[in-house]
Amino acid sequence: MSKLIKNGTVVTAVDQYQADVLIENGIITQIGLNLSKEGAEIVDASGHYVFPGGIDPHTHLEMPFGGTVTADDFETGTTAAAFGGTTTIIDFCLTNKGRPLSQSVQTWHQKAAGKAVIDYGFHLMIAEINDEVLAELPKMIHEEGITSLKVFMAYKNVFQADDGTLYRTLVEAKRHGALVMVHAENGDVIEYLIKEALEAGNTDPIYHALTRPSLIEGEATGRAAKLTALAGSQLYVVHVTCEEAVQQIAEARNQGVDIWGETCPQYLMLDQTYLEKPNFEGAKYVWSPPLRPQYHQETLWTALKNGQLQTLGSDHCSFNFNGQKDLGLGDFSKIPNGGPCIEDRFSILYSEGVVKGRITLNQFVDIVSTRIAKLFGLFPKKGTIAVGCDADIVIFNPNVTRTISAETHHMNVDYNPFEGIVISGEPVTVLSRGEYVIRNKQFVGTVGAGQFVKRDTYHAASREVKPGKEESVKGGATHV
Ligand SMILES: NC(=O)NCCC(=O)O
Ligand SMILES: [Zn+2]
Ligand SMILES: [Zn+2]
Repeated sequence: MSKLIKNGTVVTAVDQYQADVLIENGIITQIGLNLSKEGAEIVDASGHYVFPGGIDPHTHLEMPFGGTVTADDFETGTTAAAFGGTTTIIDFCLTNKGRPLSQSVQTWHQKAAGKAVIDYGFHLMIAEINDEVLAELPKMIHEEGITSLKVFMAYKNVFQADDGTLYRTLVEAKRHGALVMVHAENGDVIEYLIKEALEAGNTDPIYHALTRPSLIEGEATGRAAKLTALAGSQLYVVHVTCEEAVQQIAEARNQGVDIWGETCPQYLMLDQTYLEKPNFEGAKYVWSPPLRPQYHQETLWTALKNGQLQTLGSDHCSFNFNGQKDLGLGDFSKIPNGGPCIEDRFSILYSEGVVKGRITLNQFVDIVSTRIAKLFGLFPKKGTIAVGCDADIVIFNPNVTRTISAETHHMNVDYNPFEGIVISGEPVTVLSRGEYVIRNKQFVGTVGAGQFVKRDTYHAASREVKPGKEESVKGGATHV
């Protein structure tokens, strides 16, 4: 059935205006004043914003890590995402050395298919470059629609790749039009600092932060930027936490390097002191890179405001406090790294960013949706409100305040790192390709209705959005 969203304020990355939005067969077919359509269901959006659905470029659902598996799978994770105003996620497909990439991708499809309630894509981890990987990569990128490659510069002896692998990945990405993503920390130095701390008897969660100084996040970011320049390739730095990394990205962009940066709500809102909470509660706040001293938060907000950082990912990687985080009791290095954020990413950015005057409403849409769609080959099918786009839409009430709590969240995890924080605004109704997923704050979606999205290559979709270049609408993804 067609739907007509009436009397809302449509907000995109560039516009804000009163209009009705007509949806037919899952696609936006008309936008204008006083629209009518016989037989269409009227969806009243008076007093509400009509935003494009959020796109979360960084999730880890049902992912084995740290001797356990993340608490949210594709059903609970995407349901929580939808409650929070996100209509597409891009999850990280892990790979193993010696295993064909196609098998790893198959594993990830099996985790997601029949479970996701919103659309999803995958990034592909690159653990090694050899003849088999080189032979498989073109198919992954051009046929499977997995157009972003992830290299870890940390987690030694687990995920970490060496600089040669990063460089060769950058070269291949340039050749095939993929976007390389890096976790930028110096894993070799961190391993040494952890060993030193444990030998000195320093086992509490705070030592997780103290053994991963911001200086070496900056160092790794700068190294990755320089390798990108050398390869003439393109790079997206995930979960940027600190001034040193922001400076490296800004410097590289000034020199014309095609480099982008993502931060996450936890780095904007929480600081290193959270790891000092008593009774091992600091373990709830163990992310890598770690939470930083508070002054870094202002740097990150300023970087979002002035465009040195461009996107917000959740890095949703949920572990229960009881039964998972406590694997690290007595040894901080065994605390599973990561936290739950898929549900709160969108509203935190609205409340802390727009309402507090740190970014504009248009910047909010850009950072939480549009820019991500452009960088990751989803635009213009997703990431904006325009005729011809998927009707992935959030009807958002800006006139309420609420308190974030594990008591009321929908993530499958026993704590919320933002517990007690009062925020303004709330997604009320969320549509995925024109179908209700959330209606008047109730879940009415269908488990398994989410579709895998084959994404455009970086070259096809984003050629026009490189630093210093004019932007234009290009490309678009396809569902399978
Ligand atoms: N960030 C984190 O601590 N956990 C998730 C894995 C990663 O993104 O590094
Ligand atoms: Zn990471
Ligand atoms: Zn992550």
